[in-house]
Amino acid sequence: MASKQPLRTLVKQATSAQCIQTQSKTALARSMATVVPPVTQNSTSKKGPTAMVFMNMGGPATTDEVGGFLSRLFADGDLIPLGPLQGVLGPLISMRRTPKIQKQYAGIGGGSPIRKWSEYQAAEMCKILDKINPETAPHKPYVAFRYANPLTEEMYNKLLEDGFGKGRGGRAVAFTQYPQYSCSTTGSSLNELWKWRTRLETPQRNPEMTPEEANGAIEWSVIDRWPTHAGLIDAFAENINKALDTYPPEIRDSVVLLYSAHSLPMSVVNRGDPYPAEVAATVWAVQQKLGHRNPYRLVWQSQVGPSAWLGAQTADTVPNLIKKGQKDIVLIPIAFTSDHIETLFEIDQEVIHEANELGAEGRVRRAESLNGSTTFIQGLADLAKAHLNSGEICSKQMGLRCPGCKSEKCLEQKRFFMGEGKQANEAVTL
Ligand SMILES: C=CC1=C(C)c2cc3[nH]c(cc4nc(cc5[nH]c(cc1n2)c(C)c5CCC(=O)O)C(CCC(=O)O)=C4C)c(C)c3C=C
Ligand code: FES
Ligand SMILES: [Fe+2]
Repeated sequence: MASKQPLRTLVKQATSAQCIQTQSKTALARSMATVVPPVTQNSTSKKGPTAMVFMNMGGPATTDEVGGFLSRLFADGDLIPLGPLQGVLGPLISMRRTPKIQKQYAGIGGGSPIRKWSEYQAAEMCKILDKINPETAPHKPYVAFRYANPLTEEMYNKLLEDGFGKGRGGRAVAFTQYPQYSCSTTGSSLNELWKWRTRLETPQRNPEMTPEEANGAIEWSVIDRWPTHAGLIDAFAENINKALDTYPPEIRDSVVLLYSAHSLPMSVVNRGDPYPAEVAATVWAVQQKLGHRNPYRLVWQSQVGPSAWLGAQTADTVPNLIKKGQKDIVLIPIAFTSDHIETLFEIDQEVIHEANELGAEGRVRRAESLNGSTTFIQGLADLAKAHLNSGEICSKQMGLRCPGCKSEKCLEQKRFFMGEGKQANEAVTL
């Protein structure tokens, strides 16, 4: 397990009289694991620099990167558990799947736009944060992908090169770009982050590191979910309204809104994964923002392989509605914050193409992804500001494992991110 020394230092500092004056007492009472300024800077009032690390799955930027992307994806037991045969089956499945998926990426312009959008969103958010939260400025943007470049290891080494950690302390926020938490997505990214933290910053694992360096390790906190954050909901509502405005006013309120999220295998749902409930929370909040003017459903897309997945499937729902006479439909990708293969290929080229062939002739449309939405990026900055000033290391939900979880990795990762707060907080059940 990772060294707890830095977190112990934090708790001591957080409970010192000086700290209590500058931080909310409620936040302290809520969690003893309160984050305070980086070790090297606690004698001044300024708490920056702060690294803002956007975590996501990533996507292949070119068709040549598809093989590597899929091999990492199928090697990830948190996403696709293949048991003791993972090391053999993973490479086999990814090799067999590569040509098909390469064709899909070729069909959307040769690569995934996730990196472009993630880097843009992170940089723009940091510019806003520098203005609205000068106490923790400068905010430095980083991107850490789980299956594509820049990988978590690359990001971590960059952090160290840029002056964080290695005896110098410094604060970093792991900001998941999946608004809704799944152990297969955000959970997997946090497991990876914890792995590299342990390899690069823990003296027991890293013989080159002195105890001083370890004591000045990076202080991490996590924004682990934000399914109903106002900025997210406003941005979705804005893009849905833009799509609805393209329909004639007399039919606008009867257009069906189909919120579409990446599905999960039923084995993950039945383990107690929080994602389906959190996706539904986003949908409900957006519907409320829109005033429930339109009928809607939440449907699920992109299932892979022969096992049972959560439905109804997007690809079945659209033809079924059209056959029932409902041709005016807006599809809304609700669990991802930028375009990717599943919007640009699966929805635009497969689902909408089939709808047109079934006679819907341009009446099935898609709301734009959040991409460069200024409402969304302002929302990210507001959310980050609230987190930076809250003193929280992570949400309360991080302290509760899935009822069916048997993963030691989850346990260790949660212990690390909950830190000392775990012992001070009775609601935590690891
Ligand atoms: C919230 C988003 C996502 C969840 C939840 C999710 C779960 C999940 N995914 C797989 C398997 C695959 N996913 C693949 C691609 C892919 N997945 C997401 C998002 C979520 N996945 C995105 C955005 C992408 C595409 C990235 C891009 O480049 O645009 C793939 C690879 C493509 C393919 O082979 O079809 C697989 C495989 C599982 C098993 C799972 C839940 C356990
Ligand atoms: S699978 Fe959800 S906490 Fe481990
Ligand atoms: Fe996926």
